[in-house]
Amino acid sequence: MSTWIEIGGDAFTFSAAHAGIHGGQMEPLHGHTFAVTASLLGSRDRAGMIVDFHLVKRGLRAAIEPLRRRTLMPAEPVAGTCHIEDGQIIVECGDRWYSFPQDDVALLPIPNTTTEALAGYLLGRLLPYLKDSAGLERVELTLAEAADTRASVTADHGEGLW
Ligand SMILES: Nc1nc2c(c(=O)[nH]1)N=C([C@H](O)[C@H](O)COP(=O)(O)OP(=O)(O)OP(=O)(O)O)CN2
Repeated sequence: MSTWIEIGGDAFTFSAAHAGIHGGQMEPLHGHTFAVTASLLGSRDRAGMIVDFHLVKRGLRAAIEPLRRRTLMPAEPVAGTCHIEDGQIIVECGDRWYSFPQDDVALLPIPNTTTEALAGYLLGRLLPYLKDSAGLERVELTLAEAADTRASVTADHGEGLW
């Protein structure tokens, strides 16, 4: 028998700005209210739990907090450049460039702020919280960018990710 638990959704949203890079061109800066959901598959322990909801909530909150009300930018963009100069983050790509106060930006170790790449980044931040969860077999993180667009990434126990 498999058991899933799901944590997140409307209670785990954050607003952030981004400008994706598509075909070598950066799109106009715009914002989303992203929603994050984690689904965990595994076997129940003697107390009837896969993983305590509280632990998953703590991991999700820690993952999303640095992104809340920030502009999300790739540290090493797939096209163009990103560098820090006099406390500003300067991003240029295609026919656009932006300069942001450094504190307003979450500079991320992903090549592009697609929903898929952001979901993978958030899953990587969540997994360390789950490393002592013995019965856990699979973790899936879904990031919704809008009502009609979302991306999911999974990590399996055999991959040694937690
Ligand atoms: N596979 C992906 N494709 C696209 C992504 C993405 O993250 N992964 N992102 C974008 C854009 O950044 C944009 O934020 C989303 O585009 P879209 O869903 O088309 O939203 P719009 O509001 O621009 O369009 P509507 O058709 O009005 O909904 C593009 N592709």
